[in-house]
Amino acid sequence: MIRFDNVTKVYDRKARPALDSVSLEIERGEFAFLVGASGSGKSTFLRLVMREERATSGAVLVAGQNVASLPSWRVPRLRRGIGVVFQDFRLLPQKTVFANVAFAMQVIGRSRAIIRDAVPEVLKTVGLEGKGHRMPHELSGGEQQRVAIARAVVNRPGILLADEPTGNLDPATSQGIMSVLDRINQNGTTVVMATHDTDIVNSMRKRVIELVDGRVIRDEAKALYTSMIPAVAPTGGERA
Ligand SMILES: Nc1ncnc2c1ncn2[C@@H]1O[C@H](COP(=O)(O)OP(=O)(O)OP(=O)(O)O)[C@@H](O)[C@H]1O
Repeated sequence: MIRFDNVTKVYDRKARPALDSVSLEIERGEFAFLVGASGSGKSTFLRLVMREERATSGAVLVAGQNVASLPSWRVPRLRRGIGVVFQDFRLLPQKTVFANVAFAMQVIGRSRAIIRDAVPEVLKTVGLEGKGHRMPHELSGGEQQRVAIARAVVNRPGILLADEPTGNLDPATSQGIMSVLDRINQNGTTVVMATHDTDIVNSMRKRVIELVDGRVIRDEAKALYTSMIPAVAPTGGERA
């Protein structure tokens, strides 16, 4: 579903690459965490998948297409297959919950009848049944994030990218958001989530891809935030 072949991203030629020779594959239907310190390259990884940035070298394949070489007129079609959720929700403050979610369908030309059916259904999936008439400021942070998730998945994308979706939420609310993401994943959507949240990662036991300075230093199934496998002491070479 998502494949990185030797991907390097350089923003600034004087600095180290934001991503450095990353190769990995995330299968359809998987749930993967991207973990690592601030600046390790997590957001860059997500931005390359949705073609918000282009790789400097290497290939980024999404559903079999190399998105790095996709002409710009094809980017909207790529994005239609990818839902995105951010730490800061990014709702339209003057629109109701219903209208925020409906907007994602209007922009791709869905009919009113389809929108009328799909929005309440997706609000139910994220646990916001009956709250379509509320304004964003009348919701808690956790509820606002649920609206953002509903908006991201209402067009049934194959992939959901989440960049620190629990970063502004308390631990109990964060767990609620994780059950929503888990449910969406169980319905077949591939989920890739960047996070610093140790407790969340430890409670989910999903695949963990760990980045340090733009390099993948660990890629482990059903893993914890911190690896249980003892690190091998460097025996010389570049770190000596
Ligand atoms: N638009 C940009 N221009 C220049 N450098 C950038 C840009 N975006 C990111 N970088 C640099 O690339 C590196 C990786 O950043 P990135 O945002 O991918 O990290 P991150 O792991 O998502 O961090 P955080 O957890 O703080 O969001 C950092 O050194 C950052 O300063």
